[in-house]
Amino acid sequence: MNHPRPHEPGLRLKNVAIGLDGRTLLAIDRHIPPGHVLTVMGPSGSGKSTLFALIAGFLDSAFTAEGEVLLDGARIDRTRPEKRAVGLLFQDALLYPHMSVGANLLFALTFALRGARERRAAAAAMLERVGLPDMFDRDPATLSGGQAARVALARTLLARPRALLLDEPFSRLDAPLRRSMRDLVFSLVRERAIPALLVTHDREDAEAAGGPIVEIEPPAG
Ligand SMILES: Nc1ncnc2c1ncn2[C@@H]1O[C@H](COP(=O)(O)OP(=O)(O)OP(=O)(O)O)[C@@H](O)[C@H]1O
Repeated sequence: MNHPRPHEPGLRLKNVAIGLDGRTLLAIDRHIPPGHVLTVMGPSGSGKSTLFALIAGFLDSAFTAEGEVLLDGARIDRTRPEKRAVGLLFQDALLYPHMSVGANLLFALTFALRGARERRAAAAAMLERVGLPDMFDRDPATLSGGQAARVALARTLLARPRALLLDEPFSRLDAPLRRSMRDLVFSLVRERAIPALLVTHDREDAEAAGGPIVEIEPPAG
């Protein structure tokens, strides 16, 4: 008889090993439950961003990959990147400068099966949730760094990701802004029960994330 695989919520990296030039760059075997953050630390060049590329689906062909990536019990590492429902947040907000804040947000909803009015309402509600009400029509060039980071967060969450990859998302912000952005990101991760991976060089970020910390060894060589 065929038994279905038991449903396991969250993000599982099952015996994942990334190779480069015939050597293992990074190996990891972890599970992140919904609403929890796993922090990945390690020296520059240890493969942290490459791990994100593998999970999100933009791994360069110079690398090899072994193991499995499962999201809510289903394997995603062979799935087309746009179908993986993995959200990314980088240190740069990367907003399109020729569009308003609102248009940048609606862009994340382009493929959603909803009417224009509902999409606009969802974007406005998300802007409010990240503390930027009334910014829908603003030109991104007029935003502060902290505001742009919040718009980027809103855009990522509007796409309703089922896992979040946070690659140094606070490193461009000064200390007070960094703390408030961090609080906002981690509360939203809990509130929406999204499993998240955080890459940071900052011990305080790692502790604020409240989850386990994986230290990646520098590649042998
Ligand atoms: N397209 C590529 N082809 C070959 N090697 C690459 C490629 N991209 C990255 N690398 C190498 O792979 C290794 C891992 O890089 P990666 O960017 O994942 O490290 P990282 O841990 O994220 O570093 P940092 O903390 O500086 O962001 C590095 O040695 C890098 O030079």
